[in-house]
Amino acid sequence: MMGAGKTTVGKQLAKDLNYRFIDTDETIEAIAKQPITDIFQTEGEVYFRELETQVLSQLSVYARSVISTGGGIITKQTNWSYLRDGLVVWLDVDLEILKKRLAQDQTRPLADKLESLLETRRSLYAQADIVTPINSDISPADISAKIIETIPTVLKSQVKIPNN
Ligand SMILES: Nc1ncnc2c1ncn2[C@@H]1O[C@H](COP(=O)(O)OP(=O)(O)O)[C@@H](O)[C@H]1O
Ligand SMILES: O=C(O)C1=C[C@@H](OP(=O)(O)O)[C@@H](O)[C@H](O)C1
Ligand SMILES: [Mg+2]
Repeated sequence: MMGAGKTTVGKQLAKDLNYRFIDTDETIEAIAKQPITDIFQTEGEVYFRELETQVLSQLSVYARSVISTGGGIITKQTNWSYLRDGLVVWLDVDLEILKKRLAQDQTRPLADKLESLLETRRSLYAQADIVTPINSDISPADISAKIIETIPTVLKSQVKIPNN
């Protein structure tokens, strides 16, 4: 969800894994040569979502990368086929923490609908491979360590060994 720390934790995780870091929103802003807020204002959300899918489709082919996305990327079914090229991590941050973090933020056009968006998106986020609940102050470094600790367990559970 927006404000969950995808960009912040993603950078830390990439550093810890010695992987490349890419943020879809930053890539979109570079291509469109304007901030996300301006894209929403001048072209609208539908245009932003098209750019987002295009960017994700191109980035999903990279190996050894941590890709932070925008919080709405899970709303399009097509995007899941690209997301599934990697391991999907959900930073499941409590609503109250999100509200606090985004209270003064002017850069997220949909932040005023935080609560209802989270409600409708929760079941989609829950389809992630790794769920990291965050309900108190925990540093990006500790969140990254938690994710790295969980990765092998997820990979093992995906290997199906026949019974005989
Ligand atoms: N683990 C954390 N602890 C405290 N503040 C955080 C943490 N992760 C992110 N933040 C802060 O929350 C805000 C949103 O973080 P950001 O990484 O931009 O989230 P997202 O990319 O998911 O929208 C930023 O001000 C960031 O500094
Ligand atoms: O949740 C969303 O729909 C959005 C989240 C934003 O990214 P962050 O999740 O990094 O804030 C950005 O993609 C855009 O404002 C839309
Ligand atoms: Mg972000």
